[in-house]
Amino acid sequence: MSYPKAHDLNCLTIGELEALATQRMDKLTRDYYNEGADSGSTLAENISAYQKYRIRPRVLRDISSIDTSVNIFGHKNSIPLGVAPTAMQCLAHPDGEHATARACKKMDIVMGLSSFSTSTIEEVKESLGTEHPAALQLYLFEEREQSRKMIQRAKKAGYKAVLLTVDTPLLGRRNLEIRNQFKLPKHLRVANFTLGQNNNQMDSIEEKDVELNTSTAGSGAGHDSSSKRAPPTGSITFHSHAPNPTLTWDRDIEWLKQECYPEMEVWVKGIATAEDALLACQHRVDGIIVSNHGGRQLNGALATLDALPEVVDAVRSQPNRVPVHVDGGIRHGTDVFKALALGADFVWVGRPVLWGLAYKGEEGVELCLKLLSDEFKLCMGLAGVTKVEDIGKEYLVKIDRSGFVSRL
Ligand SMILES: Cc1cc2nc3c(=O)[nH]c(=O)nc-3n(C[C@H](O)[C@H](O)[C@H](O)COP(=O)(O)O)c2cc1C
Ligand SMILES: CC(C)CC(=O)C(=O)O
Repeated sequence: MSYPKAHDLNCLTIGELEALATQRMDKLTRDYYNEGADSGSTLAENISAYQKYRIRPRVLRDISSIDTSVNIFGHKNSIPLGVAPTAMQCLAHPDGEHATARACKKMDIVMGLSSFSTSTIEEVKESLGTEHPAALQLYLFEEREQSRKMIQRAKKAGYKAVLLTVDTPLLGRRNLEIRNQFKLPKHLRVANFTLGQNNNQMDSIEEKDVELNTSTAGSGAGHDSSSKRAPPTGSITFHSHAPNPTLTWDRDIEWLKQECYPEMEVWVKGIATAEDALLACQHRVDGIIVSNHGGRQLNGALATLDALPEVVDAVRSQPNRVPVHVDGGIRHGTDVFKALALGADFVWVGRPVLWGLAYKGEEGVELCLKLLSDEFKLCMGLAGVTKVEDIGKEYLVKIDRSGFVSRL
C-alpha cells in the first residue's frame, strides 16, 4: 500500500493552498478575494458550520470500487462539485478564466462563469471545449437589453444553464475593498461589457465606481432612508450594475425563463430560506443554489450549511422537486460529503479555486480540484459508501458546543 497521492508536496491541503496563494497575490486582490462583508462572521461560520457535524463510518462493505460521479446539466461530472462563478479571475493570474476552464475540462468538472469575468463568454467556452458543460452566472440588469444579449450569447456559445444571482439586491459592505478603493487595474477589463459588443464602450471599474461603493449612492442603500434611486446609466461596472434592487419572482423569473428556454436551464443562486425555496419551486426554476455569496453580502446571515436542511425539507415537500445545491465554506472533501448527507445534490466551490489560480494558474486550479476530489473519494471509502446517491443523513451526527452528540 502506498501513501495517498501527493500532487504537490508543498501543498497537500486547501489550507496550504490558501497560504501559498496569499503570498503570491497583491494586497488589493487578496483583500478583494478573501474578505467577507462587515465583520466577516458569516464567512467564518460558513466554514465552521461543517465542524458541527461528524461522520458515522460504516465498515466491512467492500468499497473496492467507488463511483464519485454525478450528472449535471446532462453531463457526467467526476465528483458532485463545481467551480462557483467568481468575478475577475485575471486578477489572480494572467490566464484567468481560461486557466480555470482548462483545469475544469481536465478534471471533468462543471464551470460557472461570472457575468463580470475578465475573459468573454465565448472565449471561456472555447477553452472548455464544445462538449464540456458550463453555466453562466447572471446579474440581471435593469437595462434589460444588455442582459438579453448576454443570454443570447451564452446560448449561442453552448452554455447549459443560467445561474441567476438573487442575493445582490444591493451590494454588501466589504470594508477592505472600500478602504483599498479597489478597482480593476487598467490592463484588465470586465470582458463581456467592453468594446466590441454593440460598438459601445463599456468601461471597466473606474474612479467613479469606487465612489458608488463608499457612498452607496445609486445602489439603493444610501443613508437617506427616503431617497429614491435612479436606475444605473452609462458604463457597466460591478458597483453600478451587479446589484439590482428591482428584481421580483413574478416579473423577472418568468422573463428569464422565456429568454433562456429551451436551450438553457434557469437556476437561482442565493436562496437561504424555506420560504424562498418554495417560491422557487412554484416558479418552476430548474434548480436552487443555497448560497450567501460566500459571506460577502448580508453579514449575520445563517451559514449555508445551517440553511440547507430547511431548504431541502421545503423542496422535498413539493411535487416538482428540483435539485438543491449549496456553496460556501467548503474546504475539504469531507465537507462535500457532509453537505450531501444533509440533502444537497451537489456543491460549488469559490475561493479555493481562486487560490489555486493565484498559486499556479491552470496547474494550481487542477491541484485544488484534485485535492478536493481525492479527499472526497477517500471519505466515501472510509465511510463505507460506494455511490454518491447513497450518501444520506444516517452518515452524520451533530455535535453541539458542549460535545453532546445527536443523530439526525
Ligand atoms: C472574489 C469573489 C468573487 C465572486 N464573484 C461572484 C460573481 O461574480 N457572481 C456571483 O454570483 N457570485 C460571486 N461570488 C460568490 C461565489 O459564487 C460563491 O457563492 C462563493 O464564493 C462560495 O463561497 P466560498 O468562496 O467559501 O466557496 C464571488 C465570490 C468571491 C470570493
Ligand atoms: C459584484 C461582482 C461583480 C462580484 C461579486 O459578486 C463579488 O465580488 O462578490
